[in-house]
Formats: sequence, structure tokens, C-alpha cells
Amino acid sequence: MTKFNELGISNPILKALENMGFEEATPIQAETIPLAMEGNDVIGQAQTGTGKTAAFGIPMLEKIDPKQRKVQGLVVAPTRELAIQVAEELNRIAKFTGIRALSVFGGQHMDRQIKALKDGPQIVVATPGRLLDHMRRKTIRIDMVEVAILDEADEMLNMGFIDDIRDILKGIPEERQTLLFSATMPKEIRDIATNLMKEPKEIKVKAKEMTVENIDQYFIEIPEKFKFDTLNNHLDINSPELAIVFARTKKRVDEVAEGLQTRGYRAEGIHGDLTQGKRMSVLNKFKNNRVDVLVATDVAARGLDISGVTHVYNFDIPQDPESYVHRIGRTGRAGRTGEAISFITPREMAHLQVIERTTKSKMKRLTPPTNQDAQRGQQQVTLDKIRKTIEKAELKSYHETANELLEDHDSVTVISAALKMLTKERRDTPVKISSAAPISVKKGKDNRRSNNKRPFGKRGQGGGRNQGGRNQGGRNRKGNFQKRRNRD
Ligand SMILES: Nc1ncnc2c1ncn2[C@@H]1O[C@H](COP(=O)(O)OP(=O)(O)OP(=O)(O)O)[C@@H](O)[C@H]1O
Ligand SMILES: [Mg+2]
Repeated sequence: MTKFNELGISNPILKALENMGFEEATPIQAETIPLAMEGNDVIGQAQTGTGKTAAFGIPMLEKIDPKQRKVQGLVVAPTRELAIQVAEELNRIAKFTGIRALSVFGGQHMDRQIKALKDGPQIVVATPGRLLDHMRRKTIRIDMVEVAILDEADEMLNMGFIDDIRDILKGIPEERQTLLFSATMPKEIRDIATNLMKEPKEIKVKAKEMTVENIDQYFIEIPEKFKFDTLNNHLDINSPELAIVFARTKKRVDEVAEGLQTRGYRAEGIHGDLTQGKRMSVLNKFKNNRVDVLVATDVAARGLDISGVTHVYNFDIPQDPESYVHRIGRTGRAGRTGEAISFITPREMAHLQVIERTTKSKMKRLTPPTNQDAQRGQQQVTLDKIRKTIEKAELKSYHETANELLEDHDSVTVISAALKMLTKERRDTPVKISSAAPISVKKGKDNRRSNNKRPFGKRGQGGGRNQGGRNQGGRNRKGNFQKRRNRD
């Protein structure tokens, strides 16, 4: 185990890391920090939740001159929520340095952003579309950038973003240091990456599997029409602290979220068609435990670090094995445990094997729980509450009333009545989820790249701006399917 003070980090940053409760460097941090501080370009790959943000953040902060109020560090990230989160983490690490990171993303008022940029942050964390907007309007200068970072690099260099990234990098001096990070790095993307860098050092934290060991992975083979009730039963049995349910389309996200509300769960949906205000408020409610179940498209699959997420459900199995890795990686972070449960229709069973082969992990089969299992699960939750109350609470003042009840009824009847009152009863209000075509394995083709995946929906996340022109999904000149650009 490596201590941070063995890595040549300056005192103000060491102090912040200590304040944050970081005791030891994670393997990706221990390997990356010295190499990046020497000025090398780095491609860093390590499992989800293992601290890649600090692994690139610390060497970037060490390179920046706090006295210069110019953008010296640039981080590009695929979603708005991730840009905000990365800027927050950098600001925590930079607390005693005088360096400030600003997040810049679509859906926010341009004027306010321009004003914030004029304030002179030394680091900007941006989504690509909005950053390009500022570059064109000349409301940001990135010609003093010394360190450029692509977080979720394989996503950023995928078809949806690659042109934007090329345009952005053209605006930064060639002497820059470039750092690329992700939990996944398919070979064809790595080849693109090396072309954008100078003799990059590759750091790959060796792991047997692409997924994190302390996430227990399960699958349930289930026909489409039983998915929703099965999800209900599962939530009742597991009573997750926080759960994320991934569905394939925005429509299904809305329907599953509304269906769960109808059945009495505190659930909300998040996807790219919502206003930025709504996206933020949903995510904040989830972080503050005012929402227990977040139903999401892949917009929430990458990078988000929300403590307390104990369960990830793939209501719909993702097309890419990479996407599976990132989705389930929203739990089991920073050494904690988690569970991932994927619903697979009988026709999708071959796809399960594709995911297992690529990620080198195995999902254990679960039988779909019955309504009785779910009811017992909910009663168990009540039992646990009662046991805790017996342990902790002062109950003497209730004894007299309890004895009064016991004079008229036997103890089993009395306790059963109390259990009934305390237990969430099942609601069987019918909920209809529109069907989704099953994902199929395309023979003889790289399944991953032929997928026109659209985590942000048809208008992209820019909310209707900048949507014209090239690369709007569909087929490109070579006739391959092309991912719709997620402009922001
Ligand atoms: N050395 C450390 N000790 C303890 N906690 C840490 C350490 N480094 C990072 N963390 C915490 O671990 C969590 C996960 O970190 P981070 O989000 O950087 O992971 P990641 O590798 O980028 O994951 P993903 O691939 O999902 O983006 C965060 O809450 C972060 O603050
Ligand atoms: Mg990350």
C-alpha cells in the first residue's frame, strides 16, 4: 500500500487529501501520480470506483500556477452531471492551493457561464458541445492549457464525440500533456487515443475481471411482460438503501419511474430530454435520500459517484459490454459491496454470454421471486426495525398498554396486527410498460460498434441547440451505423 506522502505530492494537497479521509493511494493513483507528475502522457485504465478522478486530478493540480488566472487545466467529460462532480472533487483536493475548477456544460445560462469564466478559474471541466460553443464565441481561451484530460476517454473517443474532441484538442498547444482515463478501453479506441498523444505510458491496473470483485452479479431470465412485477418483488425483498434501475429508452425510463410511484415507491426518472433543472433536482433528491430508486438511461451510467447505491438493476440489458461495466460500477465503489441484477429475456440469453466473455465475469442465475417472497421480504424489513427498536429504545412506557392488549388477545395476534400496520403492503395497480425489441447478437460483426446507442435521446443533451448538420445518427458515408452525437 502506498501512502500519498510517498508520491512527491505538495503539502497543501496532502492536507486536503487527509481532510477528505483518503488514507492510502489506490493502485491507479499510486501508479499514475508519479508518472504524470514527470510530465508523461498517460492512458490510465482501472475498475469503476477506484479513484481515477484523483489519479488525474492531483498531477494536474501540481502543474498549475495558482497565481495565473488563466485556464491551465482542461477536463472533458461526457455528461453534465459528471462534469459537475469532477469539478467538485477537484475543488475539494485543491482547497488549500488557491486553484479553482469551474464546470461548464449545456443547459446552463450562457451569460452566467461567461461571467464565471471571466473570474479566472485555472481549471475548466466541460462537456464537449458547450466547450466548443465557448471556443467559437471566444468566451474561453484554452491556448494556455498545459494539461488536457479526457475522463471516460473511450466514450469521448467513440463515434458520438470524436470530431468534437479533435476540434477541442486543436485549440490547445501541442506541448500539452494529455491524460486519458476510463474503466474500459476497447482496442480500436486505444489506437485512436495513441494518435492524439505523445508516447503515452499505459497504466492498466491488473484485474482478473473488468468488473469490480465486490459487486455480486446476478441475472434473471424473464419474459418482457413480467419484468416490472419482478422488479417490484426484488425491491421489496432487497429493500436497497439506494437503487439505480437502467432502462433502454427515455420512454421506458418514464414509464418504469411512474409505475414505481404508482406502486408506492419513492422513484424518479432521469434522461436527456429533461430540463437541466429537473435533471439536477432529481439527482440531488437521490443523493439526499429523498428518492430511493433512480430510473435512468445510460446518461447516468458513467462516472457518477453516489454513496449509498447498494443495488443496480438492468431492467433492460445494455448493448455494449462496456456499458454493462459502467452501469453496474455505480455500486461497489471505493471498496464497498454492491449487487447488480440484470433482467434478460429468453431471446437475449446469447447476449448475456457476450457480456460475460468480454468482461470475464460471471452472473449467477436467480429465479424470479414470487409475490410471497416479496411479502416476506417486506415483513423482514419490519422485523429488523422492531429488533432495532427493542435494542435501542426505552419501551417501559408502552408496557401497560401492551399488557392491556394481551388481556384480550393472544400475543401472536397482537404482534401480527402490529406487523401488518408497519409493513408496506403490496399494491397491485396494473402498470403497463411499452415493449422493447430484444437486443440480439449480430453474427460475424463487432456487436459493439454497430450499435446506434443514444443515451441522451433524439435531440441530444443540448436541448435542441446545435442539432443540425453532420452526424446526427443513422448511416454515415461508409454505410455503418453511427452513434448520434450527444451535443452539449
Ligand atoms: N485514496 C482514496 N481513499 C479513499 N477514497 C478514495 C480514494 N480515492 C478516491 N476515493 C473516493 O472513491 C470514490 C470513487 O472515486 P472516483 O469517482 O474517482 O472513481 P473512478 O475510478 O473515477 O470510477 P468510474 O470509473 O466509475 O468513473 C470517490 O468517492 C472518491 O472520493
Ligand atoms: Mg471516474
